[in-house]
Amino acid sequence: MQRQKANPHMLPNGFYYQAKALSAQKSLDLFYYLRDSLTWQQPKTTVFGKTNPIPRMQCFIADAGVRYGYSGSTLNVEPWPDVLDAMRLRLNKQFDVGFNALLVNLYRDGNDCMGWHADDEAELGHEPIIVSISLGAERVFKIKHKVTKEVTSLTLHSGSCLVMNGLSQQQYLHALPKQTRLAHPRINLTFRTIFQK
Ligand SMILES: O=C(O)CCC(=O)C(=O)O
Ligand SMILES: [Fe+2]
Repeated sequence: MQRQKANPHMLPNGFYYQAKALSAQKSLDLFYYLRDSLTWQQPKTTVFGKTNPIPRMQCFIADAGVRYGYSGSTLNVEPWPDVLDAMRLRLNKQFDVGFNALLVNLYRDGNDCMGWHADDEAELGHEPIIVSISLGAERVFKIKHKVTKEVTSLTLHSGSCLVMNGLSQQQYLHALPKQTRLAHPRINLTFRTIFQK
């Protein structure tokens, strides 16, 4: 498998990275506020017949009436806290979209992770735009081409914004691997538009 260290300005098709979307102080303040005020859950998933809690905590925030297959029946839908609603409205203007949902992940330390996947559920539409904001510990984010298997690594900094749009979900998988020596926590916000069936 080929490996490549990414230039954040030259990412695979449909991935765009901005290191300093939020100031360091704002990112840290928001990290602690969300860590302490959101209702965190740890849903279980079944893979190859084995049921285990996912290796991270989650909170799913959405407009009234929005349902998301990904979260199944295991994740409650929480209302928007003011600070995240304000951020969503700013992003809606900036990207000319209508985000109606936000999946928040809390990685308590480097043992928490997310495996290879694409956010390609039917409810997200054909070429979804997902805006991903990182707060707290730096983590490595990996992008793998589905056909060539080429892997690109990118460090996601606190206060950064990663945009995934276009063919990013059709052509690539992405993951947040374990970094077992890392003791610090990270929160990731992924703003999404969910189309109801
Ligand atoms: O934590 C991250 O940066 C990745 C999150 C992600 O891929 C997702 O929520 O679908
Ligand atoms: Fe994802």
